[in-house]
Amino acid sequence: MNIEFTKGHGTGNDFVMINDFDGVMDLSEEAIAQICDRHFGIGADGLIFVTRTENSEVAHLLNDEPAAEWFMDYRNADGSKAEMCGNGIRVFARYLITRGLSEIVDGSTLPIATRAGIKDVTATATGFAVDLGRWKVDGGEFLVRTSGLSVARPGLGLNLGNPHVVVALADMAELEGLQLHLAPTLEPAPRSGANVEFVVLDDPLITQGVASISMRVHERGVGETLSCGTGIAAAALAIRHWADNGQNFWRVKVPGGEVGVRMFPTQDGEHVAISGPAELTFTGTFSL
Ligand SMILES: N[C@@H](CCC[C@H](N)C(=O)O)C(=O)O
Repeated sequence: MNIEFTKGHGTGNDFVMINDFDGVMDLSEEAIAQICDRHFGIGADGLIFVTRTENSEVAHLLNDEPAAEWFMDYRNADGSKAEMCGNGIRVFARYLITRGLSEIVDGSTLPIATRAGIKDVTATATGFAVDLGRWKVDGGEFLVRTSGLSVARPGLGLNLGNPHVVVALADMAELEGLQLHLAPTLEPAPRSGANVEFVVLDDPLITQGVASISMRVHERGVGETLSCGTGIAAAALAIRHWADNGQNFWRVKVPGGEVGVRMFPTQDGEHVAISGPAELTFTGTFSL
């Protein structure tokens, strides 16, 4: 069977996208892992099936938002399912619009269904902004050990639809010295695993009202990636939590670029949004 795909990325976090409008494509975890393998496959941090929400496991979300026509069926590079992907959803929006499957007219919002609920995407001058919705501290504090750090460090658990643990480091030398191809270990071990972000405050921390931090990440089901959108939001939220400084505008520098973070009040509690680029790079065909 020949399968067409499109490759895209958001700040270097890259994805293979495959049309599965009817939700019938039944690729095993092994097949997905092979497609995402950078030596034996196409190579990507994740695979996204483009599926009509009505034909998906989250069809019930249409009761709340009938306009959420498309479901981002996100899989990590090891084939496991994930609830949400902050970079992936911007690339997904770019794909839908480029292919004429959807549109964002004059500042309107494009609702996209995910396993973490409906997420609203808007167009910006340089890409897309995504309202990740409500967030929460999740699991409290963890002890984090990772190659390149001699002693365990405390990490804060946060849920952005998917699980994260954020660790603050002293300086860039510590951040650059991490060997994140090896998975950090967490104590206690979260039941469903977690993405682990390591962050350093930039100097000066705040310029023109925007606070700046640098981050590297080890993603659950993937390994080190050049960027993680939900992790970027988690990083800014964790630093604000520790600093207790009410800072609501952030710029997060990752190896693949920069992503903005904004926290804002809504009727159903505080939301967090990210904004950044999303690009399609090439298309092709493969057979399994
Ligand atoms: N890269 C993503 C997160 C993808 C899912 C993650 N690895 C998980 O298992 O939760 C992002 O940009 O948010």
